[in-house]
Order: sequence, then C-alpha cells, then structure tokens
Amino acid sequence: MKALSTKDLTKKYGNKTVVNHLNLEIEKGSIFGFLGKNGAGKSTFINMITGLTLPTSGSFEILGEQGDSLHRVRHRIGVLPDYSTFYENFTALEHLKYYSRILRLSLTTNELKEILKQVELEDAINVKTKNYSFGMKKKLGLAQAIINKPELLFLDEPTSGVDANSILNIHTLIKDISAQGTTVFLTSHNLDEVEKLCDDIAIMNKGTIQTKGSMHQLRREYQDNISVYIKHDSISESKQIKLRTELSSLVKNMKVTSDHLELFVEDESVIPKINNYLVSEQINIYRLEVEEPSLEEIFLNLGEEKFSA
Ligand SMILES: Nc1ncnc2c1ncn2[C@@H]1O[C@H](COP(=O)(O)OP(=O)(O)OP(=O)(O)O)[C@@H](O)[C@H]1O
Repeated sequence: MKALSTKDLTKKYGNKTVVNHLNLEIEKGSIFGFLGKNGAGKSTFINMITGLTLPTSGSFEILGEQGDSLHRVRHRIGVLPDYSTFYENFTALEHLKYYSRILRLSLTTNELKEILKQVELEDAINVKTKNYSFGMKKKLGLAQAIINKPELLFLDEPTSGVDANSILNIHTLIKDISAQGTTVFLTSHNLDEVEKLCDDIAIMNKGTIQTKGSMHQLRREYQDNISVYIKHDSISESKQIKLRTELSSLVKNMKVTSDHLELFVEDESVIPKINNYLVSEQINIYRLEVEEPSLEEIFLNLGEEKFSA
C-alpha cells in the first residue's frame, strides 16, 4: 500500500507553474528522499500535501484518504517544516505540553520529557525558546513532529544548521522511527545524508520529477563505469601480459600491476567472470572492491550543477 500518491498535482502562482503535473508514489514504511535545487518546488509540494496551500489542479491520496479529506488523517501525520516558529517565552516542555493539548494527546510530563530526550534537548527542557539556537529550534521542531507517533512524517531539511554530533543522533532517530513502521518523507541538500538514510529517491527540477527510483536503480541507470580494485598474489611479467590480453574483451579500461588490478567495467555482470578467470589461473585474491557511484556523481551525470545547501 502507498502512504502517498499524487496524480498530476500542480501549483501555479500567477503565470508561474511551480509544481507541474507531478505524479509520485511513496511506499509505506520507506524513507523517501526528495531532492532538488533551490526553488525546484519541493516545499510547495510538501505544503500542498500537508494542507498549507491548495493545489491549482490534480489530486493526491494520503494514508488512504483523498487530499480534500486531509483533516481525517491529520492526526496521523507529523511535519517538521523548513523553519519552525515558537512562542518565545515558552520553554521546550511548555511548548510540547501546549502542542499535545492541541492534538488532544494525553501525554504525561515524563513522556514529553522522554521525547525531548530523544532529540537531545534534555538539558534545555526548561529554557525559554527565545534563548534557543537555530539547531536547538530544529530539534524542538522535530520533537513536535514526532509527538503523535505519526504514520507519515515529513522532514524538511531536518539537519540543516545542526552540529555534526547531533546530526548523527538525528539520523539514528530517523532510522529508529522508520524501523517502528513510520513512513518518512525527507528533503535535504545533504546528499550523503540522503544516500545513507533513504530507500527511494526522487529528484525534482523546475516543478517536475527529473528521475526517481531506489538508490540501486539510480546507480545502475546513471553510472558510466564501475570501478573494480582487485588485490592478488604477486604475478610474473608474462602472466601480467596474459591477463591484459584475456581481460581486454571484458573491461573498458585497466591497469595491471604485479599485485593488483584496477579495472573499469561497464556492467557488473562481468565481475564474476573476471573473478572466475583469476581463480582458473590460480591467482589468489586477497581483496575485491567495487566502487559504486555516489549520489553526487549521479547528479553530475544528470547534468545538474553540484549541490550546495
Ligand atoms: N507564495 C508564493 N508566491 C509566489 N511564488 C512562490 C510562493 N512560494 C514559492 N514560490 C516560488 O515557487 C518556486 C519554488 O519554491 P519552493 O520553496 O517550493 O522551492 P524548494 O525546492 O523548496 O526550494 P529550497 O530548496 O530553496 O527550499 C520558487 O521560485 C519560489 O519563488
């Protein structure tokens, strides 16, 4: 079952089409990465799905309900917006108490403190949010987004402005939340983060989806060459020459040395063939490493400018 599916979802501001007939399906239980350059239309898309702005045309279904009945599933959704605003004179705990009352959740003070602990705000529970840093506000926004144990959680840039240690903690938290069955919809300009966390990815460009698929599919689709490094026994000069000749039909490029091979292949299906050949030649292999292209390289292959936050 899908957690979210959109059909020709479109948003125009005046003559400008910001989201253009967008069709997207998000599998339940997945961590979905939604990427795109500044101004691609990501936040506008989230705003439509979470009811902050109305679509110009098209439709969507969220947690089994049509988009125009969003109010029926609102309590099953969590949202961390790009920028959260808080009452300056409220402490973090007062905020969560207030928010849990709005959502009619009967959470005890200890339960609320536990949520603040999850986002590493346990030392700042009683500090007024006017004294919070940008990163602390992000964490409080995250606490607010997960307070209702949502089935579908939207995270808009969850780690921007957050220090390195806290980023690791937030990644662990996202994985834990996902492991408990929550579907996570994540936007981020941090490609390493997306690569590390997300099962499926869509890349948006000028209001449309430029490409989508699992990390594995995208790698296969956009990689030019697969780099293979093989460390082996020391071999003689004549054996190196023989290797060069035998491998030339399998690989695109190669460097043959006495104790290792550096190969570039077009298709991973030739890797077992290379391995079998080395074994048949009684060359002992100590290490075989296949280097896959990173998400950043996939972007470069898409003809996109290098990403920056
Ligand atoms: N309320 C609005 N009125 C007019 N234009 C808007 C409005 N909101 C967004 N836009 C325009 O829509 C386009 C897409 O904006 P959006 O914020 O959705 O992009 P984004 O992909 O989330 O970008 P970023 O990564 O910078 O957050 C931009 O050109 C923006 O100026």
